[in-house]
Amino acid sequence: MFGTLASGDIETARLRRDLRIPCNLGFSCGGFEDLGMRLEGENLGAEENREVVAETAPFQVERPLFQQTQKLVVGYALTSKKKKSFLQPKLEFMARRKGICFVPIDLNRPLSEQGPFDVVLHKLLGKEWQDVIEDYQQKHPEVTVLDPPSAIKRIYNRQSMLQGMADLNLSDCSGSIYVPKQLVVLKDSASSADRVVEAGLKFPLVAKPLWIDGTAKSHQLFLAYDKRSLAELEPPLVLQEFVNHGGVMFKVFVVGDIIKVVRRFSLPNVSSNCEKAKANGVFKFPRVSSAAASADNADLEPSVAELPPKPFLEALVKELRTLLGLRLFNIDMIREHGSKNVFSVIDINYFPGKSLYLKLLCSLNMILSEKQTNELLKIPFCRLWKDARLRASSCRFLPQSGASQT
Ligand SMILES: O=P(O)(O)O[C@H]1[C@H](O)[C@@H](OP(=O)(O)O)[C@H](OP(=O)(O)O)[C@@H](OP(=O)(O)O)[C@H]1O
Ligand SMILES: Nc1ncnc2c1ncn2[C@@H]1O[C@H](COP(=O)(O)OP(=O)(O)O)[C@@H](O)[C@H]1O
Repeated sequence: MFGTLASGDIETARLRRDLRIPCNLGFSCGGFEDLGMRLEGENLGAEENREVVAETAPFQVERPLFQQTQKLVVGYALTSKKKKSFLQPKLEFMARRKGICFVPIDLNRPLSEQGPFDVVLHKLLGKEWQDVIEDYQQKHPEVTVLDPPSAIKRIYNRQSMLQGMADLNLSDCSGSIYVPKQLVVLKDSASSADRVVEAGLKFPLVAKPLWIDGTAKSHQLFLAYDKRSLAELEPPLVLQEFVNHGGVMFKVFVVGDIIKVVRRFSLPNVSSNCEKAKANGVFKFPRVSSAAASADNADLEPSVAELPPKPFLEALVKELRTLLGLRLFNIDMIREHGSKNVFSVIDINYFPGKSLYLKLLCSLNMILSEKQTNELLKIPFCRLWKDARLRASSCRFLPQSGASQT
């Protein structure tokens, strides 16, 4: 009996190996856990292309027990902006080659009547969608929803977004993380001046809309230099201490276990802007750190440009994934000017920017692999055994026929 089970285990392990599937197959969180932490630096375009070419290989393996090609069906519900930037023909083509098929979700029909989906990928705004997806997730726990709506909701509010950061376990790491001091103003900005003083916040302050709702207005930020200027701001908002950081910020993209960090230009240290801003009361500033503001190839002072240490980022991301319950996000962080590795997290975004998309495909690839393995593991044991014997006999490991199983 023991011998029989061991043979089955060996066979299963062999199948996994043939399919290039990792052994630790936790299925609960949708397949991101077994990728192994990988961290990548800049020069992303070319690197992404190289990586995707390499990633297509696992789909060309032989599947001796599995004649039918498995597909991963990804239902998507995205804003039109996101759909346009994400579902590029090149990405769809690569996905198809990997056996991943993207299917649009019809928002006018009940979600449970659509599919079946293996994964639901979504970035849509509004309470109505949140209720739909929450209800769907409860009824279909077998579907991987990227990401859970409650987790996304948390980072669409700039107050709850950064809560819990102070408790992250980063004691053994080569860097430290802070959140700039901040205060929430729900109404009456003028009277917030006293609260700012009481809370010990130092000017200048960055004023950010409390809610991030995908609109340009929710990304309209201001610098407020004195108490008087606070009256000009429109609540609800968050007032956050400005941290000098030498004009460079780090965007840390996360897809499951994959980490990618890039440099972007940011606001310069405040001393150089001070007089101009004061003259205007508040200084309304544009989106300074967008994708177009890459600083990856800029000639920068090393103390400013040096990327955060890898072990630090790995530990931070691990902790944040648990804290936030998200798999697709990015962290915006800045290095306190003059410090070695003291960082502030200033923003977290859900399912951001283009540089994540091909990585996401690789992770969907892993979910597909897991799906295949789980299907294989469902195959009755007697069938596995029969197949193992057939192959073993052809390799002369076992007698051709008539041998007992015990
Ligand atoms: O806030 P910052 O740090 O600038 O990050 C932004 C936001 O996450 C945007 O999402 P939203 O506008 O929903 O808040 C996102 O747009 P999409 O997710 O719609 O693409 C941008 O991606 P890119 O547009 O790819 O840069 C990303 O760079
Ligand atoms: N506390 C801060 N100290 C210094 N600069 C900041 C701070 N908060 C934001 N910034 C600057 O403003 C930019 C946008 O801020 P962010 O919080 O990411 O808003 P958004 O989500 O609208 O992009 C950052 O990239 C950075 O340049």
